[in-house]
Formats: sequence, C-alpha cells, structure tokens
Amino acid sequence: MARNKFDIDENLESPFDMKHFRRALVYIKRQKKPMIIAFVLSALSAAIGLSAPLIMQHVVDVIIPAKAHGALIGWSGLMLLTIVVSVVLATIRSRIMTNVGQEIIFEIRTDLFKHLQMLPFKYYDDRPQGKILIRIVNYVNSVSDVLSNGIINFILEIVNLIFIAAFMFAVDVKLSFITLAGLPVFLGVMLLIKTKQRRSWQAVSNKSSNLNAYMQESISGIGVTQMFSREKRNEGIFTRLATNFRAEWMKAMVYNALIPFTVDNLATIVTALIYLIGLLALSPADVTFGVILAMSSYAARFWQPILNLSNLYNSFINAVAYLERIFETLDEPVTIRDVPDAAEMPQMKGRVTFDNVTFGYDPGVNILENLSFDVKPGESIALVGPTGAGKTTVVNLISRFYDVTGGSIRIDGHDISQVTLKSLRSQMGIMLQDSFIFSGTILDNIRYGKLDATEEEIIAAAKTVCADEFIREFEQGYLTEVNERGSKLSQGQRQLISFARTLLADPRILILDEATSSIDAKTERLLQQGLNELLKGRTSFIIAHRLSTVKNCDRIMYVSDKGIAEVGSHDELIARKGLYYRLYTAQKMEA
Ligand SMILES: Nc1ncnc2c1ncn2[C@@H]1O[C@H](COP(=O)(O)OP(=O)(O)OP(=O)(O)O)[C@@H](O)[C@H]1O
Repeated sequence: MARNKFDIDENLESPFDMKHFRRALVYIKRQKKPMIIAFVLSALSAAIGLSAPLIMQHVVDVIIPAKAHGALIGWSGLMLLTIVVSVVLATIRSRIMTNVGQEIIFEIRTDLFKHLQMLPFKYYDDRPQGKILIRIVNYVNSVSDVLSNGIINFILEIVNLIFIAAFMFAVDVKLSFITLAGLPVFLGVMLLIKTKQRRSWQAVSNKSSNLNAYMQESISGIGVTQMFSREKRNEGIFTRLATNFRAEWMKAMVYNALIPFTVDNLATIVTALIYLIGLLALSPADVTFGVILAMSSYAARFWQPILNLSNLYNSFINAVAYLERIFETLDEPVTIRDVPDAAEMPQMKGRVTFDNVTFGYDPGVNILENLSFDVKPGESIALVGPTGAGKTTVVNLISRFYDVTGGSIRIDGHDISQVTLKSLRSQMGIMLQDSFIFSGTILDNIRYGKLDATEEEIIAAAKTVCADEFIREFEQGYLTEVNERGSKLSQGQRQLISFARTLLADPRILILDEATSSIDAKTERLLQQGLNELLKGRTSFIIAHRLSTVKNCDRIMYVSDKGIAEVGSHDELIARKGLYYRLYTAQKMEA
C-alpha cells in the first residue's frame, strides 16, 4: 500500500465477499454453547408470544358471544402469562447475548492487538495511527452485535416467519396469500439498492477512518498547532472531513430508511386488503370477524420479522465493510519475523559486520548502498553526518527493524536474519530518538527494560545516568505517575529515564540515537562519566549531532552519500581535514 494520510481514502474491495463473514464464523463458533441456549430461549419466547392472536380469536369468536365471564378472566390471565413468560425469557437471552458479544469483541481485539505488535515499522510508516486505532476500537465494536445477536436473530426471524406463516395458513389460506403478495415487491426493492447500499457503508467506514486519523494527528500535534495559531485552519480541515463523513452517513441512511418505508407501506396495504377482501368479498360463513382480527394481527407480525431481517441485512452489510478492514489488518504480513527453524543467537560478544549492505525504505530509492564495515566486540562507534544521511537507518538495520534489501548483517558471524528476533533484540539496548514514556510510574517505565529488575537495580541504573536526583525531587519519587509520552516530564528528563531503561536491560550491544540531545551540558558531562564505565566491554553505536559527545569513541564514521565517507578516531579525522573536520570546526565556531 502506498503511504496513506488522513485525507486519502483507503482502497475498497469491489465485490461483496462472503469470505469475511465466513472468517468471522471462527469467533462465533467459539461461543456455540451460550448461543444455542440463547437461541432456544428466544424460540420459546417467540412461540409463546405467537399464541396470543389465537387466544384472542377464541375469546372474540367463542367466549364473548357465549358471555362466559369466568372463562374470559381465565383466558385473559393466560394471555397475561404468555406475555410475562415471553418477556422473562427474552431478558435472560439478552443477558447471555451481551456476554457473547463482549467475548467476541475481546477475542477479535486481542488478535488484532497481538498482530499489530508484531507488524514491522514499515506498516506504521505507511498509515496514520488514527486509522489503525479505529480498527481496534470502533470497528470491532461495530461488528460485535451482528456477529452475536445478529446471527441468532437472523435464524430466529426466519423461524418466526415460518411459524407466523404456518399459524396464518392454519387460520385462513386465502387471506394468507394476500399477505404474501407483498413479498415480491419488497424483494425487488432490496435487490435494486443492494450494491449501492454496500458501497455507501464502505464509504462511511472510510470517512470515519479519515476523521479519526486527523483527530489523532491533531491531538498529538496540539503544541505545534497552538504555537503557529493554526486552530482556525485546522478547524477548516476538520469541518471538511466531518462534513464528508456526514454526507456519506446521510447517503447510507437514505438506503436504510428506504427499507422500513417499503415494509411499513406494504404492511399497511396488506392489512387494508385483508379487511377489504375479508369483509366484502368472502362470505361471513367462511371468514368470521375473529378470523379477520387474527389475520390482520398475523399480517402485522409477518412483516415485523421481514423488517427485522432487512435491518439485520443492513447491519450485516455495514459490518462486512468493517470486517474487511479488520481482516485486512490481521492479514497484514509480518515481514520481519523469525525464519523457519531460526537459531537462537548465542550470548553475544558484540562483533558487528555489515557486508555489502544495500537498503531503501521505498523500492527504487536506496538510502544505503553496498555498505561494508566491521566493528570489533567492545568497540564504540559514533555515527555522524548530515541530517537525513542514514545514521538512524544504519542502527535500525542492526536491530532488524527493517530487513536489508541486499547484502547481510552479521553479529559474531551470525546473519541476523537467521536468528530469532527475541534472542537478537534481547541482547541489544536501543534508545531511539523518540524517548517514549508509557503511562504509569517512573519505576515502571525504567523496569520496562527488564521486568524482573529489583528496585535496587532500577535505582542503580537511574543513578548511573544521573536521573536519580531529579526523580527524588518529585513528591512521589520513583512512584510518580507520568502520562503517556511523558508530558509531565521535560524532554531531557524523558531521555534520562529511557536511558536508565535501556541500561537496565544490560545489553551487549548498545545503540544510542541522539540519546543525550536534550540534556544540558553539565548533566551530560556527569552522564558521560557513568556511561564510559558502562560502555566498557560493550559494543556501542552512538549517533549524535553534538560532536563533543562522541569525541572519545574508538571510531567515528561519517555517514554520507549512501555510505561511509570517512572513518577514523577523532584525532585521525581532524588531522585528515575532511568532512568531519569541517563539521567539527563549524560546531566549535558556533559554540
Ligand atoms: N520510515 C521511512 N520511510 C521512508 N524514508 C525514510 C524513513 N525513515 C527515514 N527515511 C529517509 O531515509 C533517509 C535517512 O534517514 P535517517 O533517519 O537514517 O537519517 P539520519 O542520518 O539519522 O538523520 P537525522 O540526523 O536527521 O536523524 C532520509 O532521507 C529519510 O528521508
């Protein structure tokens, strides 16, 4: 898929495909038992409810003319009982089905979440987060009712219809045919709007996805919006997206409303015909008033399940549009995964070899070409160079966040694409540019790097990276709750916490991507001392724009022109008076 953004509709599948629904049956089958119980309860409740017109017919034709008051009370009591029992059974069924619906939601959502966690960076590069979120939250909610109650109701309404037809024919065959005469008209209308209706629900799902993506993006970028006073402009974009959504929704509603409109009119016409033909054309000897009353009641009931079925069809069409998206996500290939029979990466020594590595995020656009280098265990390597040269790309490849397009990367001689991801990444400490903080306490955030770490270990890691002091200044210390993305913390504090998190994992290979860019010079100097201790014996890759922080690295690689333009120690590169020298002297002059 090409890169998507908030105002680009996602591709729609053209033909209506039942395969989505068949796949959903996997989830439904797991709820077989409660669904059967609910079905039986519903069938009982419906059957009991259906006996009411028969009681009424008997009362009108027999009990009332006979003026049998005692019997009248008895029959009225029976009628009341049918209503009470039918309501109680329906309530129990409703409770069971709410539970079933929630179970189905839970399972689909869990599968989605598990899958999303395995999807490669590339997947997230290509689409707005809002469009991913809406699938897990809203779409799953939207399909749950159809997948639980919908299925049962569908079967029930069919059974109901058959029952009503049977009762109707038992009461009067001729009048029953009048009721059935409306069916072909109804089916004609349904056929006519079927495709348009499905398209319009797909469009609704697209527009709501766009709206969601924009809202998510706007909330994440609220600071920038306010700083540049873009509120009015953004409001305009939001209004356009919301208007598009409303327009599609209204279109879908026109089709939705067309169905009850057709059913209501047909039901009224059919009932009028029953009265008209029953009273005027048929002889009173064949058709009593009680029969006409019962028939008109059955006719009204007959159209109810048809209306319900068409509403179910509506929700079904709507749900299939959402299921398409849900299964599309579940089918998204996990391209970065363990090869079959992947070996475990043995305890790393830390030798990293790039052998003719070529890589591009998008086909045909290489960021690195035929890159080769060899890093000895324990060596510290600085990656420097102009913005966008490919420094982060190099470390992303070592951690196998992306697979190389050509050549290979080996650690201690093992091709990283042939070992398990877990054994590879668990021995690496990676601190990316975005020092993400999760909601929870500071302690939890540091512990993220090693779940079984003791409090002492956590504090020791925090002390090493000079985070202990500021953490203790908070009233709750290590137990201070921070918000998602760490908005309670300064950028530098966030970096120190994620630094501690990375170190706690005690990695053999340490990757620091602009890890100290937001930390003040004094803290950085202190941090450097702790770091020097820590880096001993570990291979490390350090990306930094501030060259003073990488001067002491064993080797400095200047990344440029899809490869490494210069390599050497600080002194060697300064003596060479090349690219690094120019960058360094420019920075010194600025300082
Ligand atoms: N996810 C991505 N999808 C497509 N292109 C990308 C992606 N990430 C980076 N690039 C491109 O790859 C090139 C190298 O990016 P990279 O982040 O590796 O540069 P860098 O040297 O680390 O830059 P900086 O110093 O600004 O962090 C850039 O031209 C960038 O536009």
